[in-house]
Amino acid sequence: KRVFPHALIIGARKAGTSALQDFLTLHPDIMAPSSEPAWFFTDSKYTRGLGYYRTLLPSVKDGQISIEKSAEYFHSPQVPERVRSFNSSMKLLLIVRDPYVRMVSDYMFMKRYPYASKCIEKKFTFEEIAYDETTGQVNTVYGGLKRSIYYIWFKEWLRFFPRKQILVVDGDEFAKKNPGIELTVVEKFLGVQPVLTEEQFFF
Ligand SMILES: Nc1ncnc2c1ncn2[C@@H]1O[C@H](COP(=O)(O)OS(=O)(=O)O)[C@@H](OP(=O)(O)O)[C@H]1O
Repeated sequence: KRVFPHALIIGARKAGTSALQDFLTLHPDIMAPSSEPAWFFTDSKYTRGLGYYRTLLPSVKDGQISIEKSAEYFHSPQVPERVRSFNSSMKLLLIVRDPYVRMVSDYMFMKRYPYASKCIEKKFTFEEIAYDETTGQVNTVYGGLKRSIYYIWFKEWLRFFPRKQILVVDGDEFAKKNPGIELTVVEKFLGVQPVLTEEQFFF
């Protein structure tokens, strides 16, 4: 049967959300949508209702939970309140990464993204967008940079969820070390059996 998610990977975009989901779905009790992220709580799909949301989610067997990853959720101001009104007990996973490295990844993604032909990244180099050459300061209105200022978005989530309901994963450590170290913490947070332990990975 299709069930609503027990937890959401809310972002941050380009911080390793896909890797986190891919590793978590190695767990026999964790299911996630197999293709594109559902993105349900953003504006484009929200008005289609919960019945539609359910169709985006995977089928689970007894004892399994489902998770959903939409890396845009973290940076979308309308999403925290929507998630809380849907399920105030929702567990939230946030992976973050060195903000500068994340921003470069975000820039490169947009530069190559075929469906945003008019985006600023297509026209300008990273340096031209990221720095204001008259002042020599960083360009804080650039969306790619704002998405790396994690506290802007995190404080919005904290208006709607207690801190203990949000697990923050250090994406740099996650990429550098045996993934089992962080995954064991995530399993505990999700309340599933410890399966993805350090011994399960060749590292
Ligand atoms: N552990 C691990 N394994 C694999 N990849 C990792 C990992 N940690 C971070 N990354 C880097 O994360 C970048 C993609 O992030 P996301 O999956 O969040 O992207 S997306 O927002 O869903 O499009 C992408 O970054 P760039 O290669 O710099 O673009 C991945 O390389």
